[in-house]
Amino acid sequence: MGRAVDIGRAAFTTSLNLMSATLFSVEFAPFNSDSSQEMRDVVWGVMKNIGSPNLADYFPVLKRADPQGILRETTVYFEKLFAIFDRIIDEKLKTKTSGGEKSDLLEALIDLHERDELSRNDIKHLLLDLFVAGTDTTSGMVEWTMTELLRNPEKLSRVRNEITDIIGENKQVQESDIPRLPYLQAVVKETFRLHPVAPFLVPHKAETDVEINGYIVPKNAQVLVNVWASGRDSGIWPNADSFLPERFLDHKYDKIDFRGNDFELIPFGAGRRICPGLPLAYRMVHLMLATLVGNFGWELEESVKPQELDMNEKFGLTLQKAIPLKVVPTKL
Ligand code: HEM
Repeated sequence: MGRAVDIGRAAFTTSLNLMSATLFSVEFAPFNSDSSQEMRDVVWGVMKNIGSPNLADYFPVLKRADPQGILRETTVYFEKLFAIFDRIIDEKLKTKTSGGEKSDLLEALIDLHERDELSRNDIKHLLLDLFVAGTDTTSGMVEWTMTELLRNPEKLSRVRNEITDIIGENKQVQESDIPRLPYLQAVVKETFRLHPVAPFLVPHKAETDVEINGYIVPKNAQVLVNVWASGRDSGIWPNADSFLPERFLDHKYDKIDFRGNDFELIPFGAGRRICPGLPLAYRMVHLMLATLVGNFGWELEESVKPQELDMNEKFGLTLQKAIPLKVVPTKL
């Protein structure tokens, strides 16, 4: 038997590289490199700290004392990321040509900086937001989907057969192919339903008193939307705890999408603050899954049975697998 691959780790490196290629036109990290793992530790550390209840939020007098050390620890993580971004910005300044078409987001941001419309600090904070929001979320989603598929081998085969039938053998799935793969899309929706990577979305605050369904949400209250619970609500979803992508091919559910219009499935939020990375995440998640399933067979390590795969969750701001999924790739 071959060597097992840590799917979450490989997906994280891919997300990191897709994001850095989009933002800076460079690939950030080779696979199996320490730099990718270091970046993952930093992103996970930030997520854990932002997601932890902070006593200082409830008792502002404690803010300076920072009793749980959350602010101190987060500052260390931020500084690590800012040092990396400083290196990348300096490199870009050396190679960038003035005027003309911009080849990536960073060049456009540097242009604004040179016109005094954005400080270097603004650029670094914007990049930090995008990296923290976009890497761990997409790779976590890929890991949960692969876990569900490995627990349900007949559904894994159905995804693979769809790719071979519609795209052809030995061909790579392209972005433009995604709408032609309805079963893969149903698998992704079903995973978002059961494992929303941001289970409480992101904390919001009520600007005024609002009444919703007879309940008053008072001004300034912190509002968390429990999409994890609505995804498992048996009043909305029959067999709510089972992984049944087929439900999204049924005429009763096939119009339900996660773009913020169908409130029973809003893993990216909805309305004005809906995730701005949704279109990119949509492409990244489907392409990574199609590549993993379309190009390799996957076997569980000896002695692990599909139904015994660990499904425990670990909660920061995002919901990750507590025990990483490790599987052995085989030739198809
Ligand atoms: C599977 C992948 C992803 C999921 C599930 C996800 C989910 C979310 C959610 C739930 C929010 C909060 C919405 C709210 O306030 O109610 C959010 C915000 C955000 N996301 Fe994503 N996201 C993903 C990928 C990405 C990617 C790839 C990017 C960057 C390119 C990104 C950038 C952002 C940013 C910048 C915000 C903050 C927006 C704001 O505060 O207005 N996300 N995301």
